[in-house]
Amino acid sequence: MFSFKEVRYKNILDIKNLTIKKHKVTCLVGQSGSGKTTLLRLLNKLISYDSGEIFYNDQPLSGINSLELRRDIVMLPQSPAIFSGSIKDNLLIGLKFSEQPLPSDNELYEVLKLVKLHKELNQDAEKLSGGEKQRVALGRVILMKPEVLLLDEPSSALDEETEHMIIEALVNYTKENNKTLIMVTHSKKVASEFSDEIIEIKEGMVINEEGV
Ligand SMILES: Nc1ncnc2c1ncn2[C@@H]1O[C@H](COP(=O)(O)OP(=O)(O)OP(=O)(O)O)[C@@H](O)[C@H]1O
Repeated sequence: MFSFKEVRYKNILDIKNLTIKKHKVTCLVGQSGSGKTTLLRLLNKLISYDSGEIFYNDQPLSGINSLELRRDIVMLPQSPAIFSGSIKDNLLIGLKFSEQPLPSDNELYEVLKLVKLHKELNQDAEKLSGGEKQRVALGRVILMKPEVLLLDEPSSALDEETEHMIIEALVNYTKENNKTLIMVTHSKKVASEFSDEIIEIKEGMVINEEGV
């Protein structure tokens, strides 16, 4: 699905050769500052590499329109934005510019169930806790039905038990819907439990690639 050829970004990443497979769960692991988030940001063109090429389904990323690409490849950042308004408003905001039909309230409640948030749609989103806000943002991304979901340490504001439940739900969602999940995590335990592939990054270089 993605293949990297001699990709360099500033003095932060230097990736000679890397493949990320379609319909798999891939975890990016490595120490803080090693370049994991930067790698995710390259994949949906939030930033552009200085040299080399990344191919997405055999097409060079440099030739794909960023907005079109981001209909396919959606990223949930470490600290996603929550806007003033209800949980429902916040769930639907990602679909605003898409041509997809708006989901019914029942579908929205299904998504809330998936992200383990047991709240009413009309509740004020700004009054939620940090972890609950993160789950709303995750629901927003799932509703966009991306081919590729990029998650940057989705669990940072969550306790361990909730983290486990959510990652498990996301992995199941990915498998059942034939999607691709690429997830940054600090936790080797999370990586070995949930991923099909683990990519380890150190000082901007891939030092290990393994199937689990
Ligand atoms: N826009 C930027 N300009 C300059 N340096 C940057 C930029 N973005 C990130 N960096 C630096 O690049 C390195 C890699 O950052 P990155 O956020 O990719 O690491 P990470 O592996 O995701 O870390 P963490 O696990 O702490 O989130 C860090 O040293 C960071 O300070």
